[in-house]
Amino acid sequence: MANESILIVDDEQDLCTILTSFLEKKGFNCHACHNAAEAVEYSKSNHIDLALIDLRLPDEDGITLMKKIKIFHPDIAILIITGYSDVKTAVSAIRLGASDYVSKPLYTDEIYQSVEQALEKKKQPSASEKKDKNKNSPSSKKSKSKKTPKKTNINKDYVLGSSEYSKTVFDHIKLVAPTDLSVIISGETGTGKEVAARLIHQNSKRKDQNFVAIDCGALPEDLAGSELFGHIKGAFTGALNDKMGSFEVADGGTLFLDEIGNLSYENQVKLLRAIQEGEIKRLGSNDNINIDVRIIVATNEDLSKLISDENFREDLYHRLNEFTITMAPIRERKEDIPEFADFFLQQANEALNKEVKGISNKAMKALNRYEWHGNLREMKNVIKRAVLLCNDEEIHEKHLPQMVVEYIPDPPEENFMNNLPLDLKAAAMEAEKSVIIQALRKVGYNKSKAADLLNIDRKTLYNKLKNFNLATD
Ligand SMILES: Nc1ncnc2c1ncn2[C@@H]1O[C@H](COP(=O)(O)OP(=O)(O)OP(=O)(O)O)[C@@H](O)[C@H]1O
Repeated sequence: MANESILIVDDEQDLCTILTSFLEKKGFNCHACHNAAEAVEYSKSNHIDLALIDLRLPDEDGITLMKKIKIFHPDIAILIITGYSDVKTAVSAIRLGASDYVSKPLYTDEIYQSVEQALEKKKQPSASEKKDKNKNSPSSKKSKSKKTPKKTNINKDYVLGSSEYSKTVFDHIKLVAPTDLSVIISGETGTGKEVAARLIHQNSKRKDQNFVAIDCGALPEDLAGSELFGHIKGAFTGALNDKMGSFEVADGGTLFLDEIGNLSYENQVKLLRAIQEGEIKRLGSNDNINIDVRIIVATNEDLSKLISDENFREDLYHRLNEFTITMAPIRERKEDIPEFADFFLQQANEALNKEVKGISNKAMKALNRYEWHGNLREMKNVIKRAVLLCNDEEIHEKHLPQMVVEYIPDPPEENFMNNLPLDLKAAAMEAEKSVIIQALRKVGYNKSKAADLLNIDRKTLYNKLKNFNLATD
């Protein structure tokens, strides 16, 4: 039976009551706060294993609160609660250290599963703990090659994607994997950069050694140096023991540095030295430690822009840029959607112990039309929720979020005014259409709310949507 402590932070009192009572029945100790200030006070003096935080709180946003709570509880698991139209922000919360997000309306089974998964992930020892343990165990003198590799069933973990684009990407992965070249993988969030990095490692001669993934975006700046290079006892206040850094843990294997653009200038210098000279120094020590690590980095920023703004060192960029892979957003490789959707459906069936057989044509059309700004991560979550809600043979539109079913592609923003037709009536219609689309997006495609916002009645909105060919039903 679970005994972990959960902090719930949401201004909706009813929701807190429901979640508290449900999670306490599952054996958790729960405490609810209704705003950020209360939550910070509570977290200063109470033990918390996991926090469920609403993205929108009356006094502060959920991400800022997450960062504050992490100061008192660095290892805490965080689940962000979001409205569907906030998914983009929720996805960036993951980059900043949240374990996952759950979107409203909330379903208790889904919450329970996400809570269990986040706590499970938190319990797994970090790579450095594993390596430290190996070091101290009686078998630590065994040569590295005798270490049991982590078993991964590649075909179960990923799909290739059937678009020409994806095929080329995987050809490039196969090409670069056996070499020792450093690789930059760029692409929007959720496009599969980490999956690609793991594939490179698994297909390299280093595959039996560690693959260590570090998210530079989630690392507080003052901890980043110690996380990467380790420290010796007394190096700084709080350094109570010697600690191995990721470079040492990854020795012989691959170090994956996600969100490399977030690394401080000082750590960029140390990283360059480590790559060029094959040695590092733990913080507080003068001893050089030889390391043999392959570096793969990922970024969703334009590194050349960071260089011209003097936020990223050009010499480091050139050292890293021995091979580049770009993961295109899903909306630019829509042929991949059915294959990924089916893969995530099977994954969700397995995780939720369900037997949903497929996705109806209409639902698949909606998946194809939607633009997936959170890319594969967002699609995986949408399909998992649809499987959870589905008691039919197939996923139908009713199982998908309204935002996905009723999605209308982005209106052209650039030079909108300049591109309006010179016929006044036609121009007015274009402008009206654009405002309607913006209103619908703002309220997550809820037509009643959009009509309110536009100051018209629901029926007028329906008629306008029909006239503009925007109606989906
Ligand atoms: N080829 C693939 N096959 C199956 N699942 C995939 C594939 N690529 C990505 N995914 C899934 O999509 C989600 C996002 O992938 P991943 O973490 O690799 O993206 P990312 O680009 O590194 O994201 P971020 O920039 O936010 O760190 C993960 O749950 C991953 O398992």
